[in-house]
Amino acid sequence: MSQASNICGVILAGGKASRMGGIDKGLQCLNGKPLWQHVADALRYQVATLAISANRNLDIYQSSGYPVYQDRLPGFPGPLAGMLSVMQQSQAEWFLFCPCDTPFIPASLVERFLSAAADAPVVWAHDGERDHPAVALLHRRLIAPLEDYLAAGERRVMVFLRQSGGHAVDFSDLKSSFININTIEEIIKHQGTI
Ligand SMILES: Nc1nc2c(ncn2[C@@H]2O[C@H](COP(=O)(O)OP(=O)(O)OP(=O)(O)O)[C@@H](O)[C@H]2O)c(=O)[nH]1
Repeated sequence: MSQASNICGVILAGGKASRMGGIDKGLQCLNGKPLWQHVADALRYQVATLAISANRNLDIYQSSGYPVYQDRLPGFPGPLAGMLSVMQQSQAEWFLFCPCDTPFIPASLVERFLSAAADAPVVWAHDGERDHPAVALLHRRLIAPLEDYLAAGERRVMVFLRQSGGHAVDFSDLKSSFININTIEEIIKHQGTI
């Protein structure tokens, strides 16, 4: 496995956010800072470059100065299609994906992924109870298999990661770092926690 200098960190902010009433989840503020920015601040020292995957409010995301990649498939084609669009348009060797709704992501994410990955083309986080397939490190050699998978009409992230020969990395000691914020109630609940 290569070092962090070959890794592009990607914040996935291109979803429908139906559980948040369809507003742009990444732009909702927790403690005065947009959710996507919490993730950017957690990742920026762990990777060589950062990018944002978004389908709406592109001008707002672009004003951050980070490259913004829109999904190539129409509508909201799902996280895997967002991942593929970035991988097709960037020259990075590795891609560290992270949802915009995980503001507590740990500072040790990349270091632990790298030390656990060995020769696997993909690793993802497991919090001791459940997998987090959108918190994953993928090598660019998965571009072609991912194109085939999506072209076959498949969308499930976990199925693709498993069939690609990857494995989960245990973060059970940092379980609360992988909390998702999916509703307005969850934003209110977590105000003041960071
Ligand atoms: N680029 C891209 N990202 C997506 C897409 N769908 C979901 N995501 C991202 O993937 C992560 C997990 O998404 P979910 O929370 O399951 O879906 P969501 O659409 O954001 O929210 P719900 O509609 O409430 O399920 C989030 O960071 C989303 O922004 C998509 O079609 N394209």
